Amino acid sequence: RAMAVHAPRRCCLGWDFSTQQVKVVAVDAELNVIYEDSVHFDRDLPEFGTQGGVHVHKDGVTVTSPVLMWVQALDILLEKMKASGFDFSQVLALSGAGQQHGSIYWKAGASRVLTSLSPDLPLHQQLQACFSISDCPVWMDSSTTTQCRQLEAAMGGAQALSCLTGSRAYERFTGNQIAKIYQQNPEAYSHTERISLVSSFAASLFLGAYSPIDYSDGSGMNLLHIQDKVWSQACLGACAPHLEEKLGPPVPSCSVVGAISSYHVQRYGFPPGCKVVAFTGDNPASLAGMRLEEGDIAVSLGTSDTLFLWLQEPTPTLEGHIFCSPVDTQHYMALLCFKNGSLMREKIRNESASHSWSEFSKALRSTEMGNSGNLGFYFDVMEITPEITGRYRFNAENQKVSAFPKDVEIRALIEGQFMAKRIHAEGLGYRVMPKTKILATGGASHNRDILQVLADVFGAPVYVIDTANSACVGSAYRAFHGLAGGTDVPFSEVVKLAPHPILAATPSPGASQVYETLLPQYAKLEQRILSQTQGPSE
Ligand SMILES: O=C(CO)[C@@H](O)[C@H](O)CF
Repeated sequence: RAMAVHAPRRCCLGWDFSTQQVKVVAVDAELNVIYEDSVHFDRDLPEFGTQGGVHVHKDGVTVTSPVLMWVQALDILLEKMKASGFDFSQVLALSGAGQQHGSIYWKAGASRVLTSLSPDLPLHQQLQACFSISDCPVWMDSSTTTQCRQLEAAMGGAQALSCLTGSRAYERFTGNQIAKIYQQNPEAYSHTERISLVSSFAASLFLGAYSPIDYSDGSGMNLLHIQDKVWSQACLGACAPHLEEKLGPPVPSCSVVGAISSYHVQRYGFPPGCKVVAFTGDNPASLAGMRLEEGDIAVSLGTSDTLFLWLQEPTPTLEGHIFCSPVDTQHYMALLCFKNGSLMREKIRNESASHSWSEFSKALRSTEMGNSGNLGFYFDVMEITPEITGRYRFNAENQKVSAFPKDVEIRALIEGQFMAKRIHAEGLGYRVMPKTKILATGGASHNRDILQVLADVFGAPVYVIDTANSACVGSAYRAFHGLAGGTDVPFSEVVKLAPHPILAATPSPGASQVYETLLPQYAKLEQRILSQTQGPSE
């Protein structure tokens, strides 16, 4: 048969400007991925000398990425798509994601260049002189502790700042980064006409104008009042002068921010009517890609474990981060990070299951739910949630013991890790609902016995999903959402055709009774350890 020629297919593009690469997927109207490609900073742009896409400075705490590397990576990726014969004329809309918290500083006059790009030249050649800061701070930076303390002091303390902006002050959060640049490089700050996040910067490259910051990624700055969805004047003033005019007004994440620039129409053949939907942070975009719904939780079981929560009524605390939802302007999402994730599971596997996952699984299958009341806390590195380090074991009488039998130790680790997740999620206002689904991803999500414990502790079914492209795919879904009318159309409606996650485990009979008793005991012991170890001051 003659080679089947792919009939042109209407699609949306989803971009991800992440720490290590720029990635793109094309998704058709049936929500199938029909194209994907990427450019890796270290491999494809070695002249910038990054490692993992960043430069870690000699002080060990300052971490930046060269903005022109991001621009040039987009040039290369668009050229790769063109060379592969990708039909840009079929693109109805595009959206995207960026690593959260990073900031880009556009120099006075840059907007004139952005709006009059010549289609005969690549972007990076034309934007060479458009940035007042060439090495942009990114989320791995932790050089702004002073600015964090100043902001919390100005706002009445960490808890007050968390209630207003969804997080206490964190070094990587953009307001503190802007404050540092204003304090240490006032010249560059005064020559800055616009400050973008990585997400809104990337959108600007497609728009051919400054794209606004969306509510969801804007929630990662310690500057946005997350209930009212406006910049907090007090936070702005505490960070740097004339900041509001450099940020511009924030917009709902599903907003159509404009049509693609004529630069892309003429150079690549995008249709003039191709819509640009506001870009957002990589984690909010992943939540959209996982199609998290009210009451659901996504658990990413990686080096550190990350929890994605859907919250209707958030109760901001001193741990975790609450962001405006990227798919529902009335609701919120939260991130909770547990540093002792797979590295801790591998250590206990090596010590108590002779380096074997099948031994590890056998131990889980040969011990009962609730582990006969034995509880364990395993934090070989300083834990983030909560701030504890060390290992602590307690028997059914709440007495401290120095060791457990091997299979008890294994169940104590896994039950403890998942009980901690449920307790701290509920601390942020999360509640398990009858329709709750748990979406599991990451390495440990391939171990069915570990997922069984997850289902038992939460009393909810566990599904496994592949999230390799979740930020890109979520961005393409959000492009369809913006195209369909955004806030007036439920996101779940727009994405109902997408492939469904696979059911991996359902709660064992009697599970909720067991953990109803054990969860408060675990919480009490955690508080007891915290009070005894006096974690680093707040
Ligand atoms: O800092 C983070 C979230 O708060 C990271 O997950 C970055 O978004 C990674 F790019």
